[in-house]
Amino acid sequence: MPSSSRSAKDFFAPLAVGAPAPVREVPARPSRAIHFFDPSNEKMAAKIPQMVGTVDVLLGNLEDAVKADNKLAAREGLVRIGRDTDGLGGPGGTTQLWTRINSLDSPWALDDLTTLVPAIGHRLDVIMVPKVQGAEDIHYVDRLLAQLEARAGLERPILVHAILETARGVANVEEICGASPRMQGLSLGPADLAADRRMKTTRVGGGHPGYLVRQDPPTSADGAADVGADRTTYQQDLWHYTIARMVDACAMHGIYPYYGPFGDIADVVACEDQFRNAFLLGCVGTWSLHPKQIAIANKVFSPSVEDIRHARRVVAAMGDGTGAVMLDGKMEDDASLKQCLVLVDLAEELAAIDPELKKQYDAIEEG
Ligand SMILES: CC(C)(COP(=O)(O)OP(=O)(O)OC[C@H]1O[C@@H](n2cnc3c(N)ncnc32)[C@H](O)[C@@H]1OP(=O)(O)O)[C@@H](O)C(=O)NCCC(=O)NCCSC(=O)C[C@](C)(O)C(=O)O
Ligand SMILES: [Mg+2]
Repeated sequence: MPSSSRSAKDFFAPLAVGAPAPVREVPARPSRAIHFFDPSNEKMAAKIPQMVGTVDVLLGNLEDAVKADNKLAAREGLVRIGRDTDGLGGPGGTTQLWTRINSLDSPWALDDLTTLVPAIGHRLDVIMVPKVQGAEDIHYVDRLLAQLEARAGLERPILVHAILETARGVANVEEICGASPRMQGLSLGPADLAADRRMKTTRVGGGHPGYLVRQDPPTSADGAADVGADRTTYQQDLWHYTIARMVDACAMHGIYPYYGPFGDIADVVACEDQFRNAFLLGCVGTWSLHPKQIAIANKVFSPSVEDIRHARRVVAAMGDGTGAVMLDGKMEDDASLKQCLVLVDLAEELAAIDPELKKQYDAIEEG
């Protein structure tokens, strides 16, 4: 039962006469990297046509990181890119086209939607809404999009993705995910969320050396603890709780969780670690802020050849999928098979759009 004020029978009804029918299931399109660009930045915008086919999603960002003076230029730049770039967005696009509109309380959000939907709505796959606080924000966008889609004669609904970047948004995460059949997924907004929660960090995503646990102190023969001794510390993940909540809320509603931005562009190693934590916990992708983060995201969010080799062996060994077998000294059963099928299915989806990956998965020997 969707956590919405609409009854179950109305949940999938279009919200405006003439609007396209809402989707019953969110398509599982690969979206390992959602690559952000500022459409008002001419150097960045010039690179977009050649990036089509090299990244799963290109996202024209209109919100934070675009100067207030450039908001109009960014919106117009995105319209031009959406109109003129071959292979970008829409059902036949090789790379999806997303946008992040300005926040709903800003002076720009309404014009973002009323401009983009008629101009490039047929190309826009997903609209990311920042700073979503609760289901009411999704309901507002949902109805407005239906009206604009009806007027533009669009044949397919534009999906909506919410960024969790306020404490209220996190507290309402389940109702946000279930607020509309348009909901495609969630991303973490670690910088705004940290500020809203009054966390004491100053970074965009990633860990903090002060957030740690320390090994117990050694004790002397008389049992006294030597708290001054050298002890190993282990840095902890500040984002574990939020990502885990997002993953559960998304899985419950059949939509997709994503990590978000990693602002230390130079630290490609920690970036990969943070992305991998999210992948292992259940996220399907992340953001890329700089071209060099695309390769990191594509690598991390594609199952490794070793994982697929193992997963296929378990599937083969399990025969009809029931019971328990021993493989390499480990017990495999109905539930470990299900985990392996998650990986095998993901590999198939990715191989369908990534020829290099397909080659690697095809080369895996049986047995
Ligand atoms: C980090 C920056 C300033 C470094 O920009 P740079 O120019 O210093 O980097 P560079 O290494 O010198 O750039 C090399 C080349 O790549 C180009 N380039 C560089 N970046 C891109 C790009 N993204 N897409 C396409 N091209 C790009 C750049 O123009 C340059 O071209 P050139 O060789 O012709 O001179 C720059 O990469 C950038 O502005 N990235 C996007 C930042 C962004 O979108 N931030 C908002 C998302 S994070 C967020 O909002 C938080 C959140 C969720 O809301 C919350 O946690 O609360
Ligand atoms: Mg933000």
